[in-house]
Amino acid sequence: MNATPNGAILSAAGIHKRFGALVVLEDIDFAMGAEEAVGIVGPNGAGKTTLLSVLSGAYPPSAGTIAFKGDDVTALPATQRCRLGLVRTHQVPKPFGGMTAFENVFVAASHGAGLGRDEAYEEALGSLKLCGMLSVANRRAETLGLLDRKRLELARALAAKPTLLLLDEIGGGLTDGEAGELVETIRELRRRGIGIVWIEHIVHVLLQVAERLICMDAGKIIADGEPQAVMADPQVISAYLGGGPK
Ligand SMILES: Nc1ncnc2c1ncn2[C@@H]1O[C@H](COP(=O)(O)OP(=O)(O)OP(=O)(O)O)[C@@H](O)[C@H]1O
Repeated sequence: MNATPNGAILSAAGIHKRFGALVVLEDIDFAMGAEEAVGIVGPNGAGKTTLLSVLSGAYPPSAGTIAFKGDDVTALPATQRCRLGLVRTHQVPKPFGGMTAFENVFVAASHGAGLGRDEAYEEALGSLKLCGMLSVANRRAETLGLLDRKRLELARALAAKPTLLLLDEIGGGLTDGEAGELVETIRELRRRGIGIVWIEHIVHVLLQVAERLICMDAGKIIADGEPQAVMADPQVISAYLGGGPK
């Protein structure tokens, strides 16, 4: 199947992903518009991170196609998808140790976005500022606390100049207040026209940004639509919240 529905910035069709005998994604069809904010929820092991990895190019799908901005990117590695503007963050932040926060973000701007030195410098500063990190810009990444490591993960992704940002549990492990700060930053990205796909277990945080919600269970999309309707769906209650009406 081809994956380029009209008007979609990102689309995936017939996606399967297996690790050996384990089927992790099964016949996923997904498409989104350029400025949408889509949340993804689902129980542990549902396949959410694997879907993000397949969309971003970290893993090839076992079957199916992925299109970004109208082009088939199924065979492109993550670095090339990143240059096209399809950028992800990781659930566990992966900064380069031995480098400062600024240096980490600068590398993302120069290598992720392919910017020249002066432009990368400006982009890195702008991303750190947007993420509230100027005061720790010269700290080594490995000395940062969890909130700053999450901010750094976001700043690195921003410096790669995304048109579509895939966020994997950027709020995980944070207090409500800390997650609230990240929500404000992500809302600013929305105002700048960046599309968002956000996997998050903290649903009330996610719903401050997501206008559309997808619930996955056992490698499949079991609900997709207006967030309140999805959260009230009996299948979602059963799968994600562990019980309720069948
Ligand atoms: N590289 C891999 N090799 C083998 N199995 C994997 C690999 N990555 C993920 N899996 C398995 O795929 C399934 C889905 O994992 P995935 O991380 O995508 O789920 P998830 O919905 O993101 O879960 P969580 O909410 O806990 O992060 C799990 O059973 C996991 O053990």
